[in-house]
Amino acid sequence: MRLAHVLHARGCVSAQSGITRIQIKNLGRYATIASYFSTKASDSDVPTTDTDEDRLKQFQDAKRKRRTEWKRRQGGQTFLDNMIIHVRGGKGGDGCVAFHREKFVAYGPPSGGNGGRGGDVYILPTTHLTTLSSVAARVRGNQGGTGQGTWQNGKAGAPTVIRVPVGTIVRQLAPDDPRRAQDEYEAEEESLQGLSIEERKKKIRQRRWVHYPDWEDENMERDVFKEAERVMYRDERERRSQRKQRSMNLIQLDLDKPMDEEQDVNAPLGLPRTKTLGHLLASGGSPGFGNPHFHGTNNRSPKFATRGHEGERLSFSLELKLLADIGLVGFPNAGKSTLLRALTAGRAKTEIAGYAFTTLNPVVAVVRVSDDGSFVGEAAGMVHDETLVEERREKELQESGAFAHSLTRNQRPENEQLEDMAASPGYLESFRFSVADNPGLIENASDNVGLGHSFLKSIERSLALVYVVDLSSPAPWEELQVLRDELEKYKPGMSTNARMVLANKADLLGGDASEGVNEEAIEQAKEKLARLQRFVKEEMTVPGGAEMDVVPISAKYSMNMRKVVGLMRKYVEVAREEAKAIASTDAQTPESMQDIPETHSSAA
Ligand SMILES: Nc1nc2c(ncn2[C@@H]2O[C@H](COP(=O)(O)OP(=O)(O)OP(=O)(O)O)[C@@H](O)[C@H]2O)c(=O)[nH]1
Ligand SMILES: [Mg+2]
Repeated sequence: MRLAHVLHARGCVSAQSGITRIQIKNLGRYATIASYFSTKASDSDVPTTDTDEDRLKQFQDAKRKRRTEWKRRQGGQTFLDNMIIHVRGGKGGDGCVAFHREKFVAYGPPSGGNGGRGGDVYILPTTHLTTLSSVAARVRGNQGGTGQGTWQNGKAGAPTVIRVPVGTIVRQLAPDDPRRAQDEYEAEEESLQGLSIEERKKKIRQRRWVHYPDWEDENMERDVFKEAERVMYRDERERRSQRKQRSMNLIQLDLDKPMDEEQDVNAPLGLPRTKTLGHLLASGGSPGFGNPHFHGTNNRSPKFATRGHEGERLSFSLELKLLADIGLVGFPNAGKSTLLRALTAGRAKTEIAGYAFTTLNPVVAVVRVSDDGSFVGEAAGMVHDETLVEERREKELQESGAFAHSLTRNQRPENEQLEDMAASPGYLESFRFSVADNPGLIENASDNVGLGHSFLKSIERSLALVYVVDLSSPAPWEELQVLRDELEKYKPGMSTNARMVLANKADLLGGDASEGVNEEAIEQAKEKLARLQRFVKEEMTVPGGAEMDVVPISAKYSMNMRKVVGLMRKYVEVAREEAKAIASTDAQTPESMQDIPETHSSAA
């Protein structure tokens, strides 16, 4: 209402013949919001039957669709799981040339402050991120502040923290790697190319020294300056050789645990400071000296100071290992996300909705299985509905006070608690594996149609793949063929990893249960499933691949899930054994014969 009033007041919205018209230029992304509120504004003019809830749903749906559209426009660019970043430490602040001024003191002492240190750059693994898409390709530390008169030193540059998802592997690029950017010395050398020796000297001096106004030429002539320059030059050489030593030990980090990012309780008011900055990647440059640094018995009034030094410049490759034992592959809307929630008692944080490309990024969740084949979330009658519907249902329950007097697990009588524990698979858990829910894959995804197929990289290393098709669609077998071809286009041989076909939404077949048993519909459903099985047997068996199981399921109503979990467990166990066997034969092979695995794969 309020937004609509504002729009009215600005002449943006005008009610004409009961229809609210929006006349805002460049409305862009706010169009949906405006139209949502403008509908509200027209409530008094046009009686509608829509409830607030419905309108909210429409609004949220529109918001999601916009997000999908954005992702689609990126052409798969935002599923980054490996990238190169160039990092620079901040430049040190310059020193200052100043002299103290005071009443009745004719010649005050030198009083220029030193510069501030350049800011360091750190890398911090955090659980808040799941892709590398928010990591900038070039990161530059903050520059240190310049020194000021009356001995005021410059402020140190604040540290810069690069946040990456947990599971990122960081490797510094070796000096001979062509993907590496120039370091600070190479960059300087390049800028001096083609100059005569005199010009080079002049340029280097300009870069290293600050002079008192109009004193540059005079300084050059003085012995004290020449001596100071010699000392500085020696220091610089020392620093360079130390840098070279350091570049022999390349930085390698496996960030597989999140680091605490607690707030420092003693941080000054309004200044949130984190205790952990992470791992140091590039240190900032050292600061320049103010003119008091050069004060001595033979130089009572130094009229020069030094500039701050460049920070370290290093390049790193970042690789995100999103390892899942099982990867789900299917068309949009096949029910992959619903299946993942059904397998994990709704713990997997993945969205479900009845339109294509609801899932935008791969989501990994863990399935916990007990010895008798039961798993977390197996409770009979569990329904996994669309996210919005579930949210609404929960809200209604909350508002009705259904949870108001319910006891917590610890408040319940002891015998009930025991039952609870027995029912909870954590108690009997004997095996666990991870499953990745992926965005929908469609025909020509390799040409960046839909969300592209670059997200497949994250499950490239998964032990087994499982196709999910919609059995209620007219020809689920055609979907299968497309899926297999797309996998092959992405990486030849990848489809041999597929182990099973899940024919989802089986509940939609066999006729309406409320109208009694419909023999004909049941026969049709059986025939459809048999045809799918025949197709898989005849067409989908690929050389080198195992024969695939076909299992009819209903993810929404958690039907036939135990069989699915049992089969998945079998695939994972076999694949883990194979991986172990390969690892042990590798260990026995002489080192020189070993094929060193290429961990960095270039972007598809
Ligand atoms: N009747 C029925 N509907 C289902 C079943 N599984 C999923 N659905 C519905 O199918 C729609 C799509 O489900 P999702 O789980 O979002 O499908 P998805 O494969 O993850 O889709 P994308 O994320 O777009 O690739 C939703 O409306 C679900 O409620 C099922 O077993 N039976
Ligand atoms: Mg999904």
